[in-house]
Amino acid sequence: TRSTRPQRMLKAVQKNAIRGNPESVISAIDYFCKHSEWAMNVGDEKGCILDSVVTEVDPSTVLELGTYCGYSTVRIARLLSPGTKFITVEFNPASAEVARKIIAYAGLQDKVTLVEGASGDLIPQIKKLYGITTFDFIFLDHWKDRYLPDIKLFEEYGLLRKGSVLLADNVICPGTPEYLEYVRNSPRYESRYYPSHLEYTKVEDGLEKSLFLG
Ligand SMILES: O=C(NCCO)c1cc(-c2ccc(F)cc2)cc(O)c1O
Ligand SMILES: [Mg+2]
Repeated sequence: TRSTRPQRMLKAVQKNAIRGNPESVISAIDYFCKHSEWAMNVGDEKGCILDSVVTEVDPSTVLELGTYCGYSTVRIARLLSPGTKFITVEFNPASAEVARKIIAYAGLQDKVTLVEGASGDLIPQIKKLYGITTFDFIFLDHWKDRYLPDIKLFEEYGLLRKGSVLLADNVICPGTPEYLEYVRNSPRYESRYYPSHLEYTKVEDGLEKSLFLG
């Protein structure tokens, strides 16, 4: 049967990247998406902004919602200090399977815990299952209509601390209007918009960084 786009992306990584070299995995995926098939990775332009925020925060605990094929997982994991706890959540089992292989190809499998399931089901259990009290850095890149309900779950289950940083992808395209309205108007967050473009295109998009004030 016909392969899927994530499977074809994995093949491109195995063919063009160097095992154990995260930079080459990132480059191979970006090349595949620019020259073969567009895919919804955060991409190189927004990826550089993601890199700078992760480096600035230097988190000890990280949560990513929306692993997809593991591109941003590799971008984040390659920058983390040893001993950092990094959980990434993916709803789609086929994507999760490809992500595990791409993360492993980059040699970062020991730095990441990939959890298959719905973010809304998992968030209430994170403390119990993973012994994490609060997250220093959260990357939201999953279903756009889940950003708002999930940030409310973070608050409800005490997963944020004064200084926690949330970075949200796609706040313009496809768009997350209710989430943006919430973080920009809530007195509990200090938000800033980083203008960019939809991955591998000239379409306007950007990242919203929100600092939890406690
Ligand atoms: O749905 C998304 N992510 C959750 C599932 O993994 C997603 C979609 C798009 C996108 C798609 C179709 C289009 F026409 C424009 C944008 C882009 C992204 O960066 C995304 O993260
Ligand atoms: Mg995205």
